[in-house]
Amino acid sequence: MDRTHTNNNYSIMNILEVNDVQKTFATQVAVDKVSFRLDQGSIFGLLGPNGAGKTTLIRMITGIFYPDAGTIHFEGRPFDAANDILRIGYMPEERGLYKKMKIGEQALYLAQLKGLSRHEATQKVRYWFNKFEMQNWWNKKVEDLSKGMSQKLQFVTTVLHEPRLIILDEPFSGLDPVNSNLIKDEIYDLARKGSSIIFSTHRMEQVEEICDHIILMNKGQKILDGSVSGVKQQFKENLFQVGLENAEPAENGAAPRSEAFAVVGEKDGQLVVKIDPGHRPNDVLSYFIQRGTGITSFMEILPSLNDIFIRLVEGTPLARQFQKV
Ligand SMILES: Nc1ncnc2c1ncn2[C@@H]1O[C@H](COP(=O)(O)OP(=O)(O)OP(=O)(O)O)[C@@H](O)[C@H]1O
Repeated sequence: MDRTHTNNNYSIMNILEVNDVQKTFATQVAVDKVSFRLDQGSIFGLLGPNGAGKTTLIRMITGIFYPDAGTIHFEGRPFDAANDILRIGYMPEERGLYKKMKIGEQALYLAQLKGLSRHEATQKVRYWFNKFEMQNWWNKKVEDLSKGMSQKLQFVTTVLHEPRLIILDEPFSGLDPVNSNLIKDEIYDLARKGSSIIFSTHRMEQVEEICDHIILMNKGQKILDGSVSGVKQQFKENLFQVGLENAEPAENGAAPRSEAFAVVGEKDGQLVVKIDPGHRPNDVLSYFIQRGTGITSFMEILPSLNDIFIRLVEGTPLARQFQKV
């Protein structure tokens, strides 16, 4: 267990440690010896196609299922569902609100289930309803809310007891851009205050923007684990985007030719070049400088998580990757 010494208190850095967990349903291995660690304050992306095993993994972390094998440690101790669940907030994909119950009463009830007194619950619910401009909803029923509104309510009931671990399954589905940003800002804020967040989604661009660390699952197995920037570096393909002063970058109508690089496409009116092994970005710059061509910009193109995902999960041929840059 990693610990750091701050202000005479030990704070646990490694909030969750999952080791070789496994779950099988009949003959279907849903989660196959998956391990990962989650640091305090981290926003962690759990990715994978349909049926990859994400929900099963989350259900083991939240004590809904016992693993068939492997261990889960929460805050440095073996996970104890009965006690630790009060320190976890889980917003599942199938939302679990009572349709006929009034919204204010429901939020109070759920907060008390998470261990808050009636007084604390009232304070927290009022604080969050105020913050999210939901004050007028108090006496409405869930069935009277739009999808986006019930999504906001679900988020509030997941986080208002200030859990140390927050698990959000597709938290932005059904939200308009304004409300998505509202929730996004709260996710950053909760992480800044020390909560750790597991964020499960199929939306790669959201993961790229929000998460600092990801794991990718496929067919029950973990096939990728790392920081977002580290994973992008791992899968980069020596592609660079070159802006040239001359609107017609080709020499005499032909694409530039060099031993150091090949032109593999165009993006935003600029050349996309792939540098050959053994050569450096400087070789590309030298090529154009020697020919008197002004360079207006030079930027490395890193693969998006979506590109990496497709490459790993569906085995898309490399040629198609280049078409997409
Ligand atoms: N209760 C269950 N009984 C039998 N099989 C199950 C059960 N839960 C999950 N599975 C199977 O385990 C595998 C993993 O399912 P899981 O729901 O964990 O995937 P997922 O990554 O969450 O998928 P999705 O993105 O579609 O929600 C699937 O093959 C699924 O059919």
